[in-house]
Amino acid sequence: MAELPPGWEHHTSRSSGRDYFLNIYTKESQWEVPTRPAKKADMDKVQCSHLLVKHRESRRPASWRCDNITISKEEALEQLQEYRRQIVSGEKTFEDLASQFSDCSSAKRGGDLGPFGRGQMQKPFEDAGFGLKVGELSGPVWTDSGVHIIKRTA
Ligand SMILES: Cn1nc(-c2ccccc2)cc1C(=O)N[C@H](Cc1nc2ccccc2[nH]1)C(=O)O
Repeated sequence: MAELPPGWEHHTSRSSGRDYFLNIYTKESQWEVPTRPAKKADMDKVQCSHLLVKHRESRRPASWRCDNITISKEEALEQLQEYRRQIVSGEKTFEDLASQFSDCSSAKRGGDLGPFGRGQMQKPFEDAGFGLKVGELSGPVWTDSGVHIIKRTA
């Protein structure tokens, strides 16, 4: 592989065996061979991963995990706090628990939502995400979708 422009890593997909390219700043990946230096995360955006537990009053009480979610808000919070405890103790990784238990379709990406600016996500989520330092994990954050823990990744 010819020399890549700065900021890119060359990887091979475990599932398809195809080459892909990872932007080391934003952790975004692409199939196309990069021809320009990787863009850095711009300051007016953050990148977060989250683990969402929905409940029976959620805006859409269904997900890839369960087509009819009936647990109460209190039960959702208890489940989320147990996940947070396992992450903080180091027993489990954020990505593993989000992949397995998050009620958001981003679960398939370990909870990664990609970069977003203000005005894109529900306000409590946006404020929590922008209030975190890179690498920091939020406490429980309530939105109309349910209750989340959020990890800022860039
Ligand atoms: C905002 N968003 N991004 C994705 C996503 C991102 C990357 C890859 C796949 C899905 C899914 C969603 C989304 O709204 N999912 C909803 C749940 C949800 N509600 C949210 C509110 C705020 C932030 C993330 C949230 N995710 C759903 O699946 O019912």
